[in-house]
Amino acid sequence: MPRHIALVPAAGSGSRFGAQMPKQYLPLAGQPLIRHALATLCAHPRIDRVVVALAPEDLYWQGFDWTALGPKLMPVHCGGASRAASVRNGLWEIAGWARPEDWVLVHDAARPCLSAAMLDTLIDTLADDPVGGLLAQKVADTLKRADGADRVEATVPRDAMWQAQTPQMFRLARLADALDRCPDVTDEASAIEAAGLRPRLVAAGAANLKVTWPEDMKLAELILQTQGTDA
Ligand SMILES: Nc1ccn([C@@H]2O[C@H](COP(=O)(O)OP(=O)(O)OP(=O)(O)O)[C@@H](O)[C@H]2O)c(=O)n1
Ligand SMILES: C[C@](O)(CO)[C@H](O)COP(=O)(O)O
Repeated sequence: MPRHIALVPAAGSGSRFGAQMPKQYLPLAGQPLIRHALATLCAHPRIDRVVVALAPEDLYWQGFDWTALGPKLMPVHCGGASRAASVRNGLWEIAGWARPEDWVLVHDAARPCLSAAMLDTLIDTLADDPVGGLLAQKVADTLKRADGADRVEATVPRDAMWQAQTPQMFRLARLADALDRCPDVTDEASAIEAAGLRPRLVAAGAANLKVTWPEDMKLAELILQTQGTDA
């Protein structure tokens, strides 16, 4: 049976957020933002290991006590200059002890509202899939393409449009190979697509948002509160 290994790229600086420290360490609902997703991943019975790709110079991680998350957690100071480089470096670490056919679930540290139900849906849907895939959400709004002056150049048909989320789940060897051939991507699925394959889109809701801007924090906190109430 293939294992399920989570890889969490967490070496970003949060330049768009603009805080004093990388956004993954900012307090969110009483914990560092990154801890929410790590806790969900570590607690999930079908996730075997949780590898966190930290920036080589990261001094924040050691300032928190992570022991309550248990023995699955594996921080590695292997982050790179881009998200894709951090993921590729994390895959090198994993390749040292995992099997080529193991599944890797790459999940942004900046998506704190990941739930166990989302993980179950992704893993169940892709269990027999020959390619792998990702959580994603169908676009709900009318889409506009802008010109260089923020004026509408065209309205773009949205019927087949989805917004990519994470986790993105692919076999270890295939993902590593795809990223080697196509390193300049903003998500793993793009590298798999460049290899001529079609990742499966697995519908997820808006709750799995990425914290990018300061205003995303309040929404994330409300979602976490609701998830806690519903549980
Ligand atoms: N060199 C990088 C850049 C990003 N990431 C991670 O990739 C995820 C998604 O990236 P993003 O939201 O863009 O985070 P930042 O790069 O930190 O933000 P920004 O682009 O605003 O600087 C985050 O968990 C981030 O820590 C990473 O591991 N290594
Ligand atoms: C992987 C991702 O979260 C999917 O939406 C996104 O592409 C990351 O992009 P970013 O520019 O690094 O935030």
